[in-house]
Amino acid sequence: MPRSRSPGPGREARRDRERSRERVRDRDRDRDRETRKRERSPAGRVPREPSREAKRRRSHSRDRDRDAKPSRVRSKSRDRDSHRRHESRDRPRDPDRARDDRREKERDRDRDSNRDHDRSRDHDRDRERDRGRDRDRDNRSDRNGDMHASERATANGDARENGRQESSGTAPTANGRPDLMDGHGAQTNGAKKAEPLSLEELLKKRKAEQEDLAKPKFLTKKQRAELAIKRREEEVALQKAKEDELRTAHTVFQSTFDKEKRREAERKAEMERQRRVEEKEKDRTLELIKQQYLGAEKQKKKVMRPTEKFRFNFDWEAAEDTSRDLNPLTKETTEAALLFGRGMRAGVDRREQKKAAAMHEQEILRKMRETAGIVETHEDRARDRERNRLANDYEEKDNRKADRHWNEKAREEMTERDWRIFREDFSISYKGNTGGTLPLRNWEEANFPDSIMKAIEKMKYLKPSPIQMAAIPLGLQFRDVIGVAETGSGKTAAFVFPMLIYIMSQPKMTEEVAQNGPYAVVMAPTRELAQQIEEETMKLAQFTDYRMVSVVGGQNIEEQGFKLRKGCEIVIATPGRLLDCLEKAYAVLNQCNYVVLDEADRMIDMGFEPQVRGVLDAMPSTNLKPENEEEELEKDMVYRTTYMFSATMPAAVERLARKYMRRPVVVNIGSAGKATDNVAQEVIMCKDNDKPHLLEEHLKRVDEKRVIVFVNTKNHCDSVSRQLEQSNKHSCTVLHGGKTQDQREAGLAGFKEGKYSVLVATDVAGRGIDVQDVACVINYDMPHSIENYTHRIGRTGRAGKKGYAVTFLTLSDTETFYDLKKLLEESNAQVPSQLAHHEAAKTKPAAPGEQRRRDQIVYL
Ligand SMILES: Nc1ncnc2c1ncn2[C@@H]1O[C@H](COP(=O)(O)OP(=O)(O)OP(=O)(O)O)[C@@H](O)[C@H]1O
Repeated sequence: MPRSRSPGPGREARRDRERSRERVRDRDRDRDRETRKRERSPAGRVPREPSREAKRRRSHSRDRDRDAKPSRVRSKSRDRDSHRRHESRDRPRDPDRARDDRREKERDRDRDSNRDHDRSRDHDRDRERDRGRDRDRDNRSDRNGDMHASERATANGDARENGRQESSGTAPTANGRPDLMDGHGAQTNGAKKAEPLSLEELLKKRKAEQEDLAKPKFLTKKQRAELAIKRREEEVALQKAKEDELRTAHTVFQSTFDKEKRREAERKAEMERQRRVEEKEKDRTLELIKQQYLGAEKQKKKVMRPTEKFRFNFDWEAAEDTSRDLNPLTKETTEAALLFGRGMRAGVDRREQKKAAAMHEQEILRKMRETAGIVETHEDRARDRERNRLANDYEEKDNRKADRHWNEKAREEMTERDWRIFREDFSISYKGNTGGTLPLRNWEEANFPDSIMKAIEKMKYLKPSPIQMAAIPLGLQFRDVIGVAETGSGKTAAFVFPMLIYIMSQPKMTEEVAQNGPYAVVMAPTRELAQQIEEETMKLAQFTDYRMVSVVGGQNIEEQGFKLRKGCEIVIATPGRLLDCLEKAYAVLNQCNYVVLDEADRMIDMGFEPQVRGVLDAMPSTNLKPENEEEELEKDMVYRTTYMFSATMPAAVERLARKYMRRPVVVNIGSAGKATDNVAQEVIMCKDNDKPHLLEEHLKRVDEKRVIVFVNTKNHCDSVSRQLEQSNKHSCTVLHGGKTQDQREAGLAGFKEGKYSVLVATDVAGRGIDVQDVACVINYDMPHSIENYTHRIGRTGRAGKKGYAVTFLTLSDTETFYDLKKLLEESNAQVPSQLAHHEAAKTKPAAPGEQRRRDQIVYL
């Protein structure tokens, strides 16, 4: 919008404006004076709205008064007033006093009016000075041309504009709009309206403001210090916030980095392990192929020379030397002469010997002194006496120690020699680093909690069996153990007790915890054995509230799944059915850190290796202990403990052990694969058609006692049982894989309860089945492997009792002749001459590959 310019910007017009401004000021001043007079005269005081100018001036003077120091005169008069007010309030009114007061007031008023005069004179002087300054400015602007006069007026702001309007005779109308009274005014109302600032003016205004801001501002020292402190505080806060942010970012980064690093290390270790296993497998396969095509390398027979054969072998250890050669007194013992044969130990009077030795020693000492010219003093004699006393004490103590059996010693007193004798007494041997773990000598040394001790008492287990003595302490240390012990030696309890202790260290199995599955899994090759382990575990854990579920084939899988979902601490299963449950998501093993493979070799024999591997692979692999033996185990981490137990450990087990076990300790009781000494063995060479008659004869011999008759096939099993039933002399039941699960369970239960005296079974009942007081085992058919023979005859002579086993051997069983002959010889049993001299019994049948490996008894 184009700006209207003021018309005729001449000097005349400015002077007029100046004059009218002057007039307004004079008028205001008169009005003020009038007002003040009226305020001073009490009668004529009328409350009046002060004019705008007056208000402005008053507020100005008030500000000045506040800023400036209050004048001494004004403050004095104020003090006087307040003093007077107080006095008048406090005192009664007295006429003289009132007169004095009046006079005093008049004097004050005169003083105030003088002061006002002075002030108005000051104002006039100021005004005169302003006017002179305006005039100079006008002259300057005249010289520069009057073109920008109106612009300047607008730039100076609206307030100034208003003032000018007033001074140029423009009075506000009722509607608030100014009326034009200017003589020069050819303008309309609209032209005189306050117009918005132009862009240039705005820019100018902003520039002026910026310049104002840019001008240095004076600050006091205190303000500067405060500002500096404030600025510093802000800087510090900012710095701290930045540092915090950095630290948080770093922590987050570090933890992610650490996690990644750990995962990477685990992955690498796993890959390395896989690679090594694969490499070894490859080497082994290659070796086998070589053997198959090039023939196995024959082991050279070591020929022992007669000198070597009869040379006395001093394979003692220094600690085993029980003589006291280091004792100088016994070193120089004098010969037994006097009083020989007085009924002392070995005909030697030890006291006489000692006396003679002491006298001899004294004599030698005396002679030595004499030759050296030393005179024996009283102190020397006392010293000798003391030395003799100490020597006697030492000897007495030493004798006491050496005389005692390990049985009479406290655990702390047991020496390495005692432990060695102890291990020999129970045929305990270890392979692998036990880490200094010592066996148990009695239940008290196990430090079991009450719940377990009560069960032990109730089961009447007076002392631990050798496998329990050796394996339980290792289990309590959560070491991986391969336990090989004869049949019926209590292997079940050897793995159940440490398992219960492990479960006790875990959180209670709530519904929420149960979502991650059981804490421990026991796998067994047959349903009957799994159920028997369940029963045994229930008995041993009867004083705890742990739940066990058996997951075996032949039963409703949904029902088993339901029981698993309800939660249990221990699952006892056959590998096939457990894998089924895992695949169908009836079970999970996310927190299973305790695994037992009972009769591990049999599981592999029966072809369950893939299922066993499947189940083991379903457990978290992160809980496996590190392969490297030197690597430290983390304290807070729960590692997987793997137990493998059997009476026999063929080579096939080695593969499984290598993959899933870490630094296992092999505990052997007796020699691996050896039949128990509690069973008297008899082998009868016969023909197939002699067998029924022989069976009848032997059953007659054992009378009504329990007997298990083992045969090799299901059909044969049924025919033998039919034969026995026809004779009507024996109550008989059958157990083989062709029967339904219910029939199997009913048959075995009937045999255990004594309903049947004869159980005719295949190898299904060959392992682990524990029936009290089986008097005899009859091998109607010789099994195909020596391990099965050992396990079969182990159904009798259990838990320290005596048993009897008889085997009907025919000439078609040559595959086992060699092993059987060896086993009979080892057990000091009679070997029939036909077997002893048979060709097949002289050399081990060399079968290549798997068969041969399986037959080997290996020590890991
Ligand atoms: N310390 C003990 N004292 C007395 N009896 C025991 C002891 N430990 C276990 N038994 C009993 O010995 C019997 C055989 O135990 P178990 O079945 O555990 O032997 P095993 O070694 O597993 O036999 P197998 O090799 O045939 O499976 C059981 O009846 C069991 O109750």
